[in-house]
Amino acid sequence: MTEPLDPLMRLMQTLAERAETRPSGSYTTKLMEGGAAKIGQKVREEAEELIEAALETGDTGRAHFVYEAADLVYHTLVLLAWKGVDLTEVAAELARREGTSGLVEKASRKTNHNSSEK
Ligand SMILES: N=c1c2ncn([C@@H]3O[C@H](COP(=O)(O)OP(=O)(O)OP(=O)(O)O)[C@@H](O)[C@H]3O)c2ncn1[C@@H]1O[C@H](COP(=O)(O)O)[C@@H](O)[C@H]1O
Repeated sequence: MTEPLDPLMRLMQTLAERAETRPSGSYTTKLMEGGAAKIGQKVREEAEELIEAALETGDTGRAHFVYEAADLVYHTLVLLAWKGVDLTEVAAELARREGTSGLVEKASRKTNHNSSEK
């Protein structure tokens, strides 16, 4: 049975292989050769394009938004692969946070910060 997240896991596998073997004729290799600065710059650009697309309306706007989201996800995964971090590690971090409101977590950060200052 195929799962909706399978393409994401397959892409992560491909990107981890690219990081390992750096084949020529690969856009991912080109990005990785520029290191965190180059990949990070693309992540920033793609995030901006996604935000712009979010302001568009209608079916075309929605399709463009999905297209830009895929670009951002791809470039973010390239950065993970370059760092040698697997998507499962990110999923584990999200699982750890599951059920804790961001507001509660933020408040606990302040408490921890204050107690570490004493
Ligand atoms: N999912 C993607 C993917 N999404 C976006 N892109 C590329 O990301 C680039 C981003 O778009 P831009 O408009 O910013 O492109 P650009 O201006 O040419 O980019 P720069 O020259 O500025 O870096 C385009 O070249 C897209 O083709 C991707 N390139 C690759 N993949 C996947 O990664 C796999 C491995 O790709 P290669 O490593 O290139 O073989 C592919 O089989 C795909 O599954």
